[in-house]
Amino acid sequence: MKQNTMNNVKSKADGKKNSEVFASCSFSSLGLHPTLCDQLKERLSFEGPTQVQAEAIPVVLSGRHLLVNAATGTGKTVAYLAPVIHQLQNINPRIQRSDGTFALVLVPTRELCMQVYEILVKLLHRFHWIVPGYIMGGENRSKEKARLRKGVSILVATPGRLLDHLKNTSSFLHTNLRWIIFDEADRILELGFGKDIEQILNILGTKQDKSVSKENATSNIPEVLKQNLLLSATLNEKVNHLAKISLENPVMIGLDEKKMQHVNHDHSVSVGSDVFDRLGESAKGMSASTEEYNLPSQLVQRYIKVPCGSRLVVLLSILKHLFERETSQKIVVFFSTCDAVDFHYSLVSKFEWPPILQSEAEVRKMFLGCKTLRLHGNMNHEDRKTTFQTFKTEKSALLLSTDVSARGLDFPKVRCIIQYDSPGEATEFVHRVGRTARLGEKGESLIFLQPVEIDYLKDLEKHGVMLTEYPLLKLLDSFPLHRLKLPIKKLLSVEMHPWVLSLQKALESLISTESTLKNLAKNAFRSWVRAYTAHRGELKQIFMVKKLHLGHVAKSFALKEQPSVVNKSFQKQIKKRRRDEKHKVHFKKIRVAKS
Ligand SMILES: Nc1ncnc2c1ncn2[C@@H]1O[C@H](COP(=O)(O)OP(=O)(O)OP(=O)(O)O)[C@@H](O)[C@H]1O
Repeated sequence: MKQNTMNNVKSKADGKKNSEVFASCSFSSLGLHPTLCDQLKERLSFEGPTQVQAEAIPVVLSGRHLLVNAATGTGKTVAYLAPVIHQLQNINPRIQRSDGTFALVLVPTRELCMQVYEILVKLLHRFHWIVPGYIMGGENRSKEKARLRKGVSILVATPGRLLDHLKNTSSFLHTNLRWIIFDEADRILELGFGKDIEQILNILGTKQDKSVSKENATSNIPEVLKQNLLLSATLNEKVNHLAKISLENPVMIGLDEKKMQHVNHDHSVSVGSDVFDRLGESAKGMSASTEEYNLPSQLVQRYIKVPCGSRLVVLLSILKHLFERETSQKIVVFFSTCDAVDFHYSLVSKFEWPPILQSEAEVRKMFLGCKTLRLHGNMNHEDRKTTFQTFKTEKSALLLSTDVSARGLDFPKVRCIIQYDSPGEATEFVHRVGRTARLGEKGESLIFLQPVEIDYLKDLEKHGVMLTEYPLLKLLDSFPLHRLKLPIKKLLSVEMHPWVLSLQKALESLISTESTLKNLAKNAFRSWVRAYTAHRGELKQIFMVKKLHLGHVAKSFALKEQPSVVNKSFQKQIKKRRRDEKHKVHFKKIRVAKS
């Protein structure tokens, strides 16, 4: 019957968006309880399942371990929450708080933890005996302990805090645990939680650990084998390792023919025990920087070639243009460091236009008349929470963020993603742009590249990501130049464009008069340079520190001069590197001469 349901999962013919994202079946045809189907509709406004949900739900209901590799924004959260809730509400007599935790959802970040918890609360509205809960870094430990003592049926957790409670909270009952779900598994591992996860699995018992549940299960709970689920938008060797240690003969979903070229099975069909070896081979090939990513086809992807010194002016101009074109919209701009987020946030919140009033009729307004928010890992926990909630609910806002927002976060109706600082690894590029064009919605993405960084496009092409160029000069020409003296000659360069010149001048004059802003700019400059030097592997050949003109970098923080302290130490580093390189060549020559 379940196989039939899966076979019936066909694309809807009505429109590209629907046929690519949604399945043609209903939630109830997948075997979910009618009350749960009602909740999906009433609380979340989900009319029917997405493709991933239609494939995953029957598998989870069947009790099999599962590995899902699907594009960003395809509905993975409900794909695991709904069937787990279905199974829990089905236990007769009803489970109680005192039975402890049955399902554990592991997520990489606090924001994702809250996001999953919120969906959980909505879905459990009519199942009051199933208790949702979360534990995560930054929260009050004693309050968490108290909640765990009372009992949490489905617990969403970040790995570090979970491990802490597993070791130190003796009243945390997890002997009835059946499901361990790794959401955004790739990110959990990238953030360095690999060791924590291994310890967690050691404490909780991996795979089919019957003995633990038999011994300890409360009398009314029928014994069920453990079932683990792993969801990841990208695959690599680390994810494969986690799959190997946590999953037993899993069903795989979303591994297309290209990715599974060594695995000659149907994608949603279970595979044999050597699947990990084959997946491993496949993952190895992919991690050699050739994995092709699945990006939403409706996503408009462009790059903008900007000389370093004009970056800030161009960023502000684009934002102004976008918010004037469509007053109600949400945009996320990604930066490489927390300091850069702080600086740009303060700048945008202070910068007025026009900078000097020339007639009494003129009024000064904020340059960007939009609500602006910031999010990064150095902010305090409460502020992070508030930003996250606000950006979620606002109809129109600008979010300036580090990669803390790049993974898994579901901000509805984000129209545009701007990668002002390059993401480095192509995987990160995909996750950042994945915050828009979710579930068939419209979306555009724009990445800033300096002329010397343009080879990054080739790196993206290797992953099947093709970008077209943004018409920058056309945009600059569209700004009113009546207050500016136009050169008569045709405008050829971005740097010499009168709009760019006048905006740069206004920004520099603001920074030079506001000491707080100036300090923020200097800090941002320093950490930006440090982050630039941190590019790894092949990317070092593209993002070359040697090619940076520090005076132009300073200009991109509206600083008239490059901060001297940094310059000295940085120059020292460069000199040292050059010296080392010279020595290497010298010794090589000596060796060659000797041989
Ligand atoms: N069946 C559905 N019908 C309508 N909307 C849905 C459905 N399932 C999920 N959504 C919505 O789609 C968006 C993406 O869902 P979700 O965050 O679960 O995706 P994801 O695959 O986990 O994304 P990411 O990989 O970025 O974490 C959310 O706004 C969610 O509310």
